Amino acid sequence: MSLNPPHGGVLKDLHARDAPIRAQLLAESEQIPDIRLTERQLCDLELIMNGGFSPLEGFMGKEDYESCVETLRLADGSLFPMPITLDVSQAQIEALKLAQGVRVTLRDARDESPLAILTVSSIYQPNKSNEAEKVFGADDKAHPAVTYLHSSVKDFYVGGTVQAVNAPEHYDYVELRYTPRELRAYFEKLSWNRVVAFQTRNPMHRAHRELTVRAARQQRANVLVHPVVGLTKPGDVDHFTRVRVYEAIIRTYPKGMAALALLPLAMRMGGPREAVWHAIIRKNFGATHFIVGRDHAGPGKNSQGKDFYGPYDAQELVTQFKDELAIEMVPFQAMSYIPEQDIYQPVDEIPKGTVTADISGTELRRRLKTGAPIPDWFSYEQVVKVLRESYPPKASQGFTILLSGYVNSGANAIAKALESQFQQQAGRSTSLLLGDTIRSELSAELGFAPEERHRNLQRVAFVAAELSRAGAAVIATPIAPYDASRKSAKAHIIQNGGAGGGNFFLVHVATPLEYCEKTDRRGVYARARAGEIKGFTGIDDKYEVPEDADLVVDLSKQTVRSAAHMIILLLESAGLL
Ligand SMILES: Nc1ncnc2c1ncn2[C@@H]1O[C@H](COP(=O)(O)OS(=O)(=O)O)[C@@H](OP(=O)(O)O)[C@H]1O
Repeated sequence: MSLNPPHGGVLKDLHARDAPIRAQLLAESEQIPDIRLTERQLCDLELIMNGGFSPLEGFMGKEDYESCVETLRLADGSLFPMPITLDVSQAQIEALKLAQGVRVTLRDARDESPLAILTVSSIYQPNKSNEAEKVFGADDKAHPAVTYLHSSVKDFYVGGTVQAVNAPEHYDYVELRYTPRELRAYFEKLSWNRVVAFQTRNPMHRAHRELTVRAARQQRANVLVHPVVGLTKPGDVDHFTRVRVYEAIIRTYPKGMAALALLPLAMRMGGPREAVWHAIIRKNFGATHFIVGRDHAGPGKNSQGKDFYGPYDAQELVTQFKDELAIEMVPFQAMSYIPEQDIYQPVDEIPKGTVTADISGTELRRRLKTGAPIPDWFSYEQVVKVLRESYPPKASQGFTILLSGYVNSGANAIAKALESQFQQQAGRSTSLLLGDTIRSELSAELGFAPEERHRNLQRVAFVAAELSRAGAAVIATPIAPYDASRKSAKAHIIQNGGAGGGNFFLVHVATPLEYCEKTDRRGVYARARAGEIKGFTGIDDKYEVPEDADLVVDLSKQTVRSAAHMIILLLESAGLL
């Protein structure tokens, strides 16, 4: 028996097909108008060109699109359940003079390199709500692909075949990225003619390893771990971390049983339709079997709080197209651990009343956050090590403390006291972003108009987020007088200041203005009163008292030491110290 033939019988390897005229295509690509691809379009094009989406040879034209949306088939009747479309705006159509027969270069937006030439066959306006209803089951923005459709996809689709010029460049895990042709050759070299493929977008633990080994045993097959490294569900563990996990787990299989290859797919989280699409893709990569588990490619809950798809809808739809798919589905129920026997079993095979153990995704994240142990029955030491490196426990995460208050409020003194205290503890580096340092080193050209103060604080936030993501303790002391500016700085730091969300604390140094002014030995308040400094905070410019401070300190009532200590206690209670 030889490997599974591709969907439609022929592997549409456009690179091989177009190699003889590549030089000519490359020259032409520099002469004609171009479209710079979005991340999703780039993923789609890569798989169109290498044959992962066989029998497609380009982006869907109007007829194929409508047929796919309504019937899960291309216009010629072949099964292909997911619309693969190239969206453009009205402005692009006009600027590029797009029309039937026009040729355009599709470029990689990351490095401008020409990837393909598209010959336009049709330009059409999709009914996005209909596409959402039919393809994803509901026009509901709780579905990530529906949100994407309505907010990122441009208004028109351009269909047409493509000719391959270059494959997109990758600089990460190059050795693990196989095209269908390469993977087929690899299977042939190893004489693997029964291969069960496993799709995943999550880190793998013992249950996944047990499940795939069981599938291999059942089917007398080898295992292809084929994770998605293109676009997955927003909020997923990044693919850099996941691939390190897969590399660790692949070593736990009996030697020669399993292989790892990365798939640059842009997932849609389309449940049942997506499962059929995944099966077609794996068939194109040479697999003979495909595991479909519980809630395959599920997007989670809809806006009514219900699951978009039933847990086994995907298995049912794949079964429905069994004959045409010609890749055998290996259906799987969720696996549970039975402590008494130290084994994993599919839940439907576990007798009622048996004691089982599970660790949910939420519980796993909690344990990573707190550094609580993750038992050996759940995962492997090497896998846990990788996850802990990417999601360090609170005690080794970076954080930012923003001390906001009037000039001469004592924020700088508190910041320096904190710096000394942090430096006593090994492990974290400390960065002090004093208001005047920022002004002289980063914002020398900015004055004190509201917009300039805003920009100054956003620069502080940018630097603080970069530093805290790298694990530093950051203490920043700009006046930061405006609420909206503080809020956007906070949002930026939470979003960018660490893998699981950055740690941010706003401390209001609420030393009263009169006290700040009275103790001002440099005479800045006097100059502001005399009108020598205009728009001075507290004199003739506002200070908006934070309603959302995590802590309030006041140096007219307490010492620097006590204020610093309150901050230390705050950090300690957040698990950071
Ligand atoms: N108009 C006006 N308002 C407030 N402060 C002024 C102003 N003009 C100059 N300064 C001096 O600039 C320092 C405060 O700058 P900040 O960057 O912290 O202010 S802000 O957060 O952008 O509002 C602070 O200096 P230092 O006390 O040396 O840090 C102020 O004295």
